[in-house]
Amino acid sequence: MSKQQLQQAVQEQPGYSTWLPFCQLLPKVELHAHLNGCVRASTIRELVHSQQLSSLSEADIERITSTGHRSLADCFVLFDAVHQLTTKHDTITRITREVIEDFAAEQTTYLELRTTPKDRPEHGISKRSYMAAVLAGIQQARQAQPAAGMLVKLLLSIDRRNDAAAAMDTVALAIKLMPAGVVGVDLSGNPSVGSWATWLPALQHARQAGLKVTLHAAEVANYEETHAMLDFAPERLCHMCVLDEALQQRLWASNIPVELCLTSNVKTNSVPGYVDHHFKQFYAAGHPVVLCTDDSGVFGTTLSQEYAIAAASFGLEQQQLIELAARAVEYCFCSEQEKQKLRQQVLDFREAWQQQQQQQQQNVAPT
Ligand SMILES: CNc1ncnc2c1ncn2[C@@H]1O[C@H](COP(=O)(O)O)[C@@H](O)[C@H]1O
Ligand SMILES: [Zn+2]
Repeated sequence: MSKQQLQQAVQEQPGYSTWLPFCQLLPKVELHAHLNGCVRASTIRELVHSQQLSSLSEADIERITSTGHRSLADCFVLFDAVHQLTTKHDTITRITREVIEDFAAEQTTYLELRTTPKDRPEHGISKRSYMAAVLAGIQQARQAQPAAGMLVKLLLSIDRRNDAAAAMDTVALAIKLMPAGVVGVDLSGNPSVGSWATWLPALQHARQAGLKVTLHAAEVANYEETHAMLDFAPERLCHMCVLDEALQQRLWASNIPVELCLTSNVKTNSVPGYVDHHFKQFYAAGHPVVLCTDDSGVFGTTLSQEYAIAAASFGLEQQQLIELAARAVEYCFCSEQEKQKLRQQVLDFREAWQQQQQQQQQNVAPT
């Protein structure tokens, strides 16, 4: 995080900075990170200069690398600009490795990275070769610390711009790549585009093949679609920002875990501010939630930062943050055996933390 970003975060949440060191040590799972939204600003600058993209002006570059507030519509223009830079297999491999390294550097024990396989014949890229490049990046990251100990799984995203055939093709690829670590599919992209009926057959096919499904839902008001998504009953949902009373009741009755991305929602103005975020309501109702980053590059955040902001905004204690991290493990799409290892990592942390608390109490207790 740059000094300017840090100052902004501290200003927005006065208690935030005191929480960050604890949150950086906490073993966390990241379940909602879009590959091309997580590209480092330094890498974007380097790619712009090395590719000499005349179509991108300095103002465009500034816009891409700035992490301030922007409308959701602007975000999708921005993603297309980032996609202009990630047009080589080597680059796709590189950004995958870097994103994994960045998460691993802040005690992320498990990363479910999602990306949209792309057919880009003008650049010699097919959906299959795109995914081969992503897998090469995962392989590279595994070979060195700090990422060597982190478990990485993949979700393939269906873009809402996709037609039924393209969605089905992505699912076919996801099925083929299950042995390589693909555990599910995601529906994402501009929430104002497309209609649910288009992707439903592909999502049903994914489910039949044993893939898990997570859906970007209610990022903007679309009650009819959100009801249809709840009818489908995916294993997880993302965002759920704009619900009416009926949807809220249905969601809570469903007990479907929701991936919540505080900074993403605040910076796209999907919610008015951190303290107003529906995390508070969901958490108070005991609904399963998991804190995630969404697009760490585009929104200038980290997973530790999201936990710290949640602590500062909603008055969570350290014990509650550990609990939040522990429960998140239960919503991962990996195997039970893999979850067992992740649970143990949180338990070990809790034990060390409890010992430290006891020592502190002994030190202040009168003799
Ligand atoms: C901010 N909220 C959001 N809402 C919906 N979709 C989003 C998103 N943030 C990212 N994406 C989806 O992820 C793609 C970039 O990563 P990949 O090219 O797949 O690696 C975007 O083009 C969009 O489809
Ligand atoms: Zn997302």
